[in-house]
Amino acid sequence: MRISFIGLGHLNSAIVAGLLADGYDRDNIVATTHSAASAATRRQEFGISVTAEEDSPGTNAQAVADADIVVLGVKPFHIVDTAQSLADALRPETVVVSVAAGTTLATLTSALPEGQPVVRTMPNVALTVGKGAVGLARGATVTDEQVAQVERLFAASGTVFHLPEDQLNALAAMAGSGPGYVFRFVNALAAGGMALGLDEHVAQELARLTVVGAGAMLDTDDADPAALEDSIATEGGVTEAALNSLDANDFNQVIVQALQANVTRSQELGA
Ligand SMILES: NC(=O)C1=CN([C@@H]2O[C@H](COP(=O)(O)OP(=O)(O)OC[C@H]3O[C@@H](n4cnc5c(N)ncnc54)[C@H](OP(=O)(O)O)[C@@H]3O)[C@@H](O)[C@H]2O)C=CC1
Ligand SMILES: O=C(O)[C@@H]1CCC=N1
Repeated sequence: MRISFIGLGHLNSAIVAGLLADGYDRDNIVATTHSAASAATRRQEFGISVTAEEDSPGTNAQAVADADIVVLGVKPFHIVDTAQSLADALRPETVVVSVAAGTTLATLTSALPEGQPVVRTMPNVALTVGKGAVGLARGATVTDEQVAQVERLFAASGTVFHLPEDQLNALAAMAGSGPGYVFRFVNALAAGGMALGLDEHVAQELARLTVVGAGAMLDTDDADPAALEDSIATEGGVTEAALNSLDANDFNQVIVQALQANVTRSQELGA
């Protein structure tokens, strides 16, 4: 299965890293970037063929010509132009996969030749460490076998959820962006520790290790976050006092509002 990655930034790199860690043959992966500098960096990082549009205009079209799967990993505001620029080079059976936030199957389909198989996905960067969560919605003309091939691309390094397209923005709000919220939490925890007088390095290490440890405790199929929370919050103890403070500050509502802002932005990007 030959896979072409158009764009090799944070997200497509996470997919490539996951594939390579799973033993995927480097010779069956090619990628492109905009800049020569990025291409050189990624070539070095992954040991795959990476070419830059800046160096050789038309390299995107060359990269997709014999691909079985093309993964469009450019920013949402570039995706329609990019898809249109590839249209003449695509074989009719090549599956075009989008990872872009917001961009709908209808928009993608209309930018591509009639009948081109399309799959819209929403992965997250935890693919890099084999712990990705990926939403997948199929286009009208993609076959079951092609969907299974796309699923294998992500299943190498994550868990795939087949969802109706109208639920992908919600998945993006939770899981696509979710690692970003967790990293923000780690930074906030470290800042909190420093405010209590801890040295910066100690506070950052404590924050990082705390989230790594809690994440590992969740890393079983039957993990129960509510029970885990209870196991730490001793009645009348210090954790309970802190959680009550979060509740008093409407922590859950803060999260709901953040997810809603994320969905609203997806809708704007998709409009
Ligand atoms: N980052 C994330 O966690 C997630 C991102 N996504 C989606 O992934 C997509 C990419 O996001 P992200 O990886 O963060 O963005 P990046 O900016 O990191 O990557 C964009 C990539 O596109 C390349 N590019 C730009 N123009 C062209 C072109 N004309 N031809 C070939 N390559 C080009 C860039 O090259 P260069 O480096 O040279 O500029 C870069 O490699 C977005 O649509 C986003 O919605 C989805 C889920 C999670
Ligand atoms: O922030 C973004 O738009 C992308 C999509 C989900 C995560 N990063």
